[in-house]
Amino acid sequence: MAAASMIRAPVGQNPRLAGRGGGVVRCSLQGAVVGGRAEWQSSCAVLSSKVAALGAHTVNGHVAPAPAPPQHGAVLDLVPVSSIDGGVKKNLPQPLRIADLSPAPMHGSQLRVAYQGVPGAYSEKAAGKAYPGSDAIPCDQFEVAFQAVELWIADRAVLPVENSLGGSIHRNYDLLLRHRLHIVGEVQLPVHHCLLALPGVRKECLTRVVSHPQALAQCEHTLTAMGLNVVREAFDDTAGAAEHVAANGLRDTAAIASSRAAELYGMEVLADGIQDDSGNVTRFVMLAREPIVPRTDRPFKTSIVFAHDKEGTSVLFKVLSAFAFRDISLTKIESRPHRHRPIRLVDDANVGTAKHFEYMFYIDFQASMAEPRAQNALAEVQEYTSFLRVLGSYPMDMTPMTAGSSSDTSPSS
Ligand SMILES: O=C(O)C(=O)C[C@]1(C(=O)O)C=C[C@@H](O)C=C1
Repeated sequence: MAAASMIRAPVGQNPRLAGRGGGVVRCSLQGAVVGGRAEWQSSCAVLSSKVAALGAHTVNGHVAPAPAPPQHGAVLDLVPVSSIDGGVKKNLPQPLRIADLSPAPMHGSQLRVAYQGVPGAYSEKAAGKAYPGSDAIPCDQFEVAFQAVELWIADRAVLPVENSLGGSIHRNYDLLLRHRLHIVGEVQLPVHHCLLALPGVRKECLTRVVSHPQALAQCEHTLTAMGLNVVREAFDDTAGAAEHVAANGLRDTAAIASSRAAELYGMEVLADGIQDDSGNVTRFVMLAREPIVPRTDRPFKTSIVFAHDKEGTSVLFKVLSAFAFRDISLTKIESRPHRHRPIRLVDDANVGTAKHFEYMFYIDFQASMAEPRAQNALAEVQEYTSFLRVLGSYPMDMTPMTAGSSSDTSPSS
């Protein structure tokens, strides 16, 4: 991130606590789902008997107890943003920082949904689509949004995982593994970018464009085609970039953000719809402390992550065939470096030592864990892998993909 990045969270405090049902659970897959909710939670939490080394949520070698909803504690201080000259709306809630993550008091019945960014960010809109009528809680980092849910400050988090142009948001894949939250739903949001500048600024005056790296990537060709010979600079979120331009009165800088950000921060729209593809869509996942009970009465998706330590035995092929033989479609496969063992050294007497990279594999497949074919596929996958965790089994977002359909409601969990 550039120096102008909005991250303000002090590093160090990391009150990791395992969510209820998020501990290390030894269980067999077969038949695990047909029982009650408690059984499902156990089977969904962690499936591998070899996972302990990967779990960050341990205290003295034991799984940390599930945090109870706090009764007392510091009130979450949603301080209004200090007033900014130049037409910026006042009293916007400030992003949550790590320092704010002390236990929250019990709150009313309104669902509180954490997202990364400031008001006007696409993630805020996704939170509203996932949970209409909820309170959106801005957080300054993805990590903070995870912790806000773990510490009962928020009830859910809505975080981006992939974009149709920019690809995967790797940070959130890594965080899904490090934390014990469950995926309980997904929302797909059409992302319609605007080029924003201070009132009166013309395109010819611009020397810099600031935005979230994904947004910059999604508009790369259009910016060039517009003849904008400008430096690109990364910010933590699109709306934060717009707020920065407005707050500092930068007349040589534009931001790529939503039209709502223009409205909130008193900016003008210089160009509308500057994403390289009109069908630009970001997929967000909804996270909760508890998994939902999988069903079969509507299309479900299941997300898993696994690793293997077997050498040269086509493990990935075998895993994929466990789904193919059962006619289960995969919708996504992603690999990330294995955090605890990124490299495997293989001695070779003739040519020295070979270094193999080790990966964690993330797969989304189109079936519910309530279906025997999904249970059987995972039982087979477990045989080939050294670590397997179900991140969640949840309803697919089936809302029609038309631009502007982002305010459609989807069933929330
Ligand atoms: O910066 C924002 O507004 C965000 O919500 C983040 C984010 C992302 O992480 O991909 C979300 C949707 C768009 O793809 C661009 C940025």
